[in-house]
Amino acid sequence: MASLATPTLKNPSSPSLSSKPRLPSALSALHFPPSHHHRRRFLIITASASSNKPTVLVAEKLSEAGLELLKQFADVDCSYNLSPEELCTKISLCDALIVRSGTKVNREVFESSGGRLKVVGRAGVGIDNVDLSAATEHGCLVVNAPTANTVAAAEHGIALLAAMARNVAQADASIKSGKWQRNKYVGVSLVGKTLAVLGFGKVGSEVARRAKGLGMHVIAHDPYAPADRARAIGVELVSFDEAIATADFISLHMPLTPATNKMLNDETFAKMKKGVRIVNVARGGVIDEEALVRALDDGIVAQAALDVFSEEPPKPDGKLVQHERVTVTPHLGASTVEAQEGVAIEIAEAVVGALKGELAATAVNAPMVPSEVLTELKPYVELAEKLGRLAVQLVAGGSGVKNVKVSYATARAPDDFDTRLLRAMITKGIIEPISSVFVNLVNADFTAKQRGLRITEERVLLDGSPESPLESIQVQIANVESKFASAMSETGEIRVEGRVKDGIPHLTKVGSFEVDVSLEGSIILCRQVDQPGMIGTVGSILGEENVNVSFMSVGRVAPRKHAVMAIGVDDQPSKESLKRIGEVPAIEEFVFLKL
Ligand SMILES: NC(=O)C1=CN([C@@H]2O[C@H](COP(=O)(O)OP(=O)(O)OC[C@H]3O[C@@H](n4cnc5c(N)ncnc54)[C@H](O)[C@@H]3O)[C@@H](O)[C@H]2O)C=CC1
Ligand SMILES: O=C(O)C(=O)COP(=O)(O)O
Repeated sequence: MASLATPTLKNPSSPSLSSKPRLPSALSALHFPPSHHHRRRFLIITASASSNKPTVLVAEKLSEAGLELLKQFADVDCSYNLSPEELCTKISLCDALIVRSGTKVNREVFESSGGRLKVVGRAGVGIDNVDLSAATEHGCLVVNAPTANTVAAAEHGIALLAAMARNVAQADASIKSGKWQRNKYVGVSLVGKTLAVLGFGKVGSEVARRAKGLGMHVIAHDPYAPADRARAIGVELVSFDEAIATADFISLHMPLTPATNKMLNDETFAKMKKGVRIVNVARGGVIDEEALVRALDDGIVAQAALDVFSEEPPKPDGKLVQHERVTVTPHLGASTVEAQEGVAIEIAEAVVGALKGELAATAVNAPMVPSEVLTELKPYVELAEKLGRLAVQLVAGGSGVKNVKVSYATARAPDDFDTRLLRAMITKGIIEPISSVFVNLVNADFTAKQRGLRITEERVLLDGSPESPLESIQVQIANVESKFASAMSETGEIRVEGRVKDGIPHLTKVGSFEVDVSLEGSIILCRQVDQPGMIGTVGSILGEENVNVSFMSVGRVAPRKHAVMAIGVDDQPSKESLKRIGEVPAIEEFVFLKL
């Protein structure tokens, strides 16, 4: 047995929007987002769609094009400038929430939603205003619109760079106050100067490209940026210290994270070239603003141009905003007609997709699974959930489930076999029948951890052609007793095993008994003394009650010894008929399991 390697995803592809794969209705929503490097897909399972239209709360200004898209599918409530209390009150009536940077989607919002909120759409890039941990814990998908405002933000960065260097804002204000100060506003040239781009992602690289066009020497620092991307634009990647020590201009383009918070501070300002000029269109929090005021006053920083602030709006009389050598704009980086239309459409498609269970936009808090992997895994995803559901129903008592072992028999190499989806579905199958928690791909691991449910996985490496991703899945629950003793394996765990046959999940093993029943409808498992007539006896009890038997199979240890009969039924038999089955003399034990 090979141990399970951390799955890696292969061959991300460009999904055609016309062929959006969907999961079976019980599982509902599928989402396949593009990333900025390549399009990938991921899946999230939401509750089955209700007959009513979902409600989408749009809490900040969104372009008409996006609203139109949303209105075709949902009831749209555009309520701008809500107070935090009003947002918390409204959210319990909403299935999705769309925000920009001005709304704090904190834990309280998720808690107030009462489980109804399924998607938060961020109509832009930065998701530092959304509490991702809280979203994940509540099984709420967060999507953003990562590409449509890139150029707008880069153009604003360049606009601020040039405006700062030539004192445009200050000179404008001066003329408007009746002055004509040509000597006061002598600027500095950009050509030949060194620009350090900190954060060489989408916006940073577009800024670098444009700055090179202005004749600047561009260097960049980004611990995660691929060197070939920098090389392709003719930008040298350097260390943080080298970047800040050599730059005449610094432009910030990293996300606000605990690692980038106050990255520019007294210590780092002290390492900069005297007279450096700083542009920030990323997030205010990456600069220690009080330290920046000190650096300006000490002459380390000659000028700064800021579009973003640690607190927005900043205090109007604050030292930084009022500083003569500081140019400010009110978070306008993404505010062009074109970018706003782009993000509105991008986020509307993502949110509608998420609510519908189709291809959607970028997931921020869910693993992404490439489309071809998803399509291939679809029947196994269903199998995984049903095995989890069966296994937990076999536990006497149910809630003491702590240790689950999953074995995947596959001929696929570990890097060609992603189990996150299957694990999430097994978790869903195990947890949902014994609790009121809603489990999906977003919160499966978190929910399992929170409940003390330990799921270990192993891969049983098979010889042969790896054409199908999986031969079988086995789910074992250890350290519990079973209400159906025959479900116990020789080693004392509850054990069920299944495989996919002709695209349909089948139960193929219970304890040490081989069975074969398709996992549709519900199942009755009976252990009996193997003798003729048993199928007929049980079948006629069910028939009398008009319960349709879809499948029957008998797995025995040896002829005329014990056998386990698995009966698939379309409808739930009455208590009376289950009692009659139990009273058939040859039946030693039986259990009814809902799928
Ligand atoms: N002012 C505005 O209206 C707008 C602001 N933004 C902000 O611009 C920033 C960049 O956005 P994108 O380029 O779209 O994101 P991105 O994700 O494409 O790029 C961010 C880059 O920062 C890098 N990075 C992460 N930690 C770093 C660190 N410690 N030091 C240096 N680099 C680091 C990442 O590796 C990545 O390459 C974000 O903060 C975003 O919120 C984006 C659009 C509009
Ligand atoms: O996309 C981003 O990260 C932005 O900062 C844009 O913010 P906005 O949508 O204009 O509030």
